[in-house]
Amino acid sequence: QSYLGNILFDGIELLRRGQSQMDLEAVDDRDQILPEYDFIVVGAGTAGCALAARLSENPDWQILLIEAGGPENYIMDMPIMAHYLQLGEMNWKYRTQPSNSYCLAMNNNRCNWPRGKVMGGSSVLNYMMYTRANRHDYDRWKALGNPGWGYDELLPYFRKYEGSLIPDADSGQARHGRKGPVKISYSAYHTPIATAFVEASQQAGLTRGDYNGVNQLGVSYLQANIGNGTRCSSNRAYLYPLKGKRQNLHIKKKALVTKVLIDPQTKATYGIMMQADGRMQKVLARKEVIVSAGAINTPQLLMLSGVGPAKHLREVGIKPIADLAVGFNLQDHVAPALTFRCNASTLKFNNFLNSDAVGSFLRGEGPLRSAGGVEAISFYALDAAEGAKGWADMELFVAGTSIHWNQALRVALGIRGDVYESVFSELERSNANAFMIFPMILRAKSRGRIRLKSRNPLQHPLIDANYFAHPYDLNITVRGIKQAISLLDQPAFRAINARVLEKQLPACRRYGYQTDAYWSCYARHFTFTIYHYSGTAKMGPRSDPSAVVDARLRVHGISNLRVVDASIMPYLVAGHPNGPVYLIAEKATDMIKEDHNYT
Ligand SMILES: Cc1cc2nc3c(=O)[nH]c(=O)nc-3n(C[C@H](O)[C@H](O)[C@H](O)COP(=O)(O)OP(=O)(O)OC[C@H]3O[C@@H](n4cnc5c(N)ncnc54)[C@H](O)[C@@H]3O)c2cc1C
Repeated sequence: QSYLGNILFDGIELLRRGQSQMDLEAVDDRDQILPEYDFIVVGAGTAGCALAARLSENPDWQILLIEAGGPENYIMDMPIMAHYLQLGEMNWKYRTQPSNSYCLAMNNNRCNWPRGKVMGGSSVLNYMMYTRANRHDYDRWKALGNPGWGYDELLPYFRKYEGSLIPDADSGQARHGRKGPVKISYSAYHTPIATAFVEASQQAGLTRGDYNGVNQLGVSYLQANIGNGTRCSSNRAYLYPLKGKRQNLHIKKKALVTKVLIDPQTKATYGIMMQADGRMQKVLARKEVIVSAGAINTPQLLMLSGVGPAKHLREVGIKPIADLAVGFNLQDHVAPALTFRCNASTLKFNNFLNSDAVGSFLRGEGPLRSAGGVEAISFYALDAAEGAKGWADMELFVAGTSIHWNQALRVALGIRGDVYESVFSELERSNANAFMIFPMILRAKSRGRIRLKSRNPLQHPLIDANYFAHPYDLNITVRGIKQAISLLDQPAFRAINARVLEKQLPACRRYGYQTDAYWSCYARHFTFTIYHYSGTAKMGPRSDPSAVVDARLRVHGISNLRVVDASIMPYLVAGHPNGPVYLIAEKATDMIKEDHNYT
């Protein structure tokens, strides 16, 4: 077959597969929205798709799932596409407020905070890194006065959603679920960097194992939400299989919920307002409204509806119905990525968006199957006391590529032109091989806040990330950076001549290269979010003034209203939260079914 023939063949095959995937996407029930449903779920993200699928298992309940974004497609689900998606309309494109102490290398000292605006929500934009996090994370939630949330009680819910294809997963008490909808597998593609990272970590004393099993500490190739070489989003996992099978589940896309309707006297929730098809529409809820709009939009929507800090609501002209700490307790994970030169070949994004790569993708191979370039991961307890508990406080993960090979990543991160020029341009000019290690703080102590800018639902809320406000956060980040660099002493990294990029950040040069002060300055500049915003509608008992929802995820003081998404986490878990959000949705569904006598 000629080269041209191959291109045509692959192009046709890609279109055919894309079309067959589109056929799985749920239809938009725009013409048959009823005036009233039993449950209205706001937001078809990680949590919302899972909830809608599980609640509609009861054929007697009518469910409406409302999503601000449009359909997911096959190109979005090529694992390598992760950062390109941030440039499109399927991203809400939030930005943090300008700061003098973090995000300093970014345009206007503001970090980009992407969020999925598409069926599947942020599970379509994410890097598919799958972690359960640590048992102590959940035991701590429970100890705060949240019965039912201890790790041992939650294990059945992990197994319920997991469709793990990891061959060497832990088989003991913490074993993976094998039959659930959310696929988990090792990536089918690795660069030599991944192998060097895993080996160097072992040479430095880490054990190789299943970080989603009994022992979180150790190193492993990445477990990713990928099934059959394709991103397994919440939409694909939970809704694709239901297409045409659930008459009681209606889905409304491209519809923005602007308000949850709550009677100010009785404090009972009775419906929502949404902007769709060019007009405002009211839909009523017989039983409950469930807000699953994610940790930025959920607090925004609650506040627009009169649920939030009374003083702040009055400032923007909203009459408070319940005075609750909505928008506080904002948490995230940051990781100031380090760039390393090396002699081994790395992922060159600019080179592989071509027909050869597409062809190998279609055959189940090649770099387009890589989880956005992320390849392997390790967990450390840098504090000895945490080590004794086996509770990680630092994660390193490696991407077998560098920013200079991937202009989309530079744009997605919002790195300033002059900073890029001084640090990365020489790499670009010399076509150098380079990779990145991200030292990710796992249990930050700083807390940010989401506030309304105005009562206009179309205006983005204000995001104060407040990174590094607590000295612990910068301190452990610097220790993580040094931990990553120490791996270079190991034979596996020596063999590929891995070395720290010698170009310094001009603004930090005065601190002396590779001193603690230099790395602190570096972290304040390259403050890369790992996109784990959470905690803004905290779960906790009524006696806790910072709690917004109770342990059954009902909003305090308001009836028929729940929050089910990453917002409810009292403490962000020590890992990547997408899996834990499925867990929250699965547990929430069971509680809702129980509360309405359907078991
Ligand atoms: C770029 C990126 C990379 C990430 N990488 C990873 C990773 O590798 N591993 C990991 O575990 N986690 C990762 N995460 C985090 C993870 O994806 C999120 O924690 C998780 O998806 C949150 O789920 P959620 O249900 O709380 O919110 P979302 O999934 O964000 O869902 C919220 C949904 O609600 C919709 N919505 C919001 N407001 C409204 C409204 N008013 N009306 C109608 N619809 C509305 C949104 O459009 C969206 O679809 C990443 C996130 C991002 C953005």
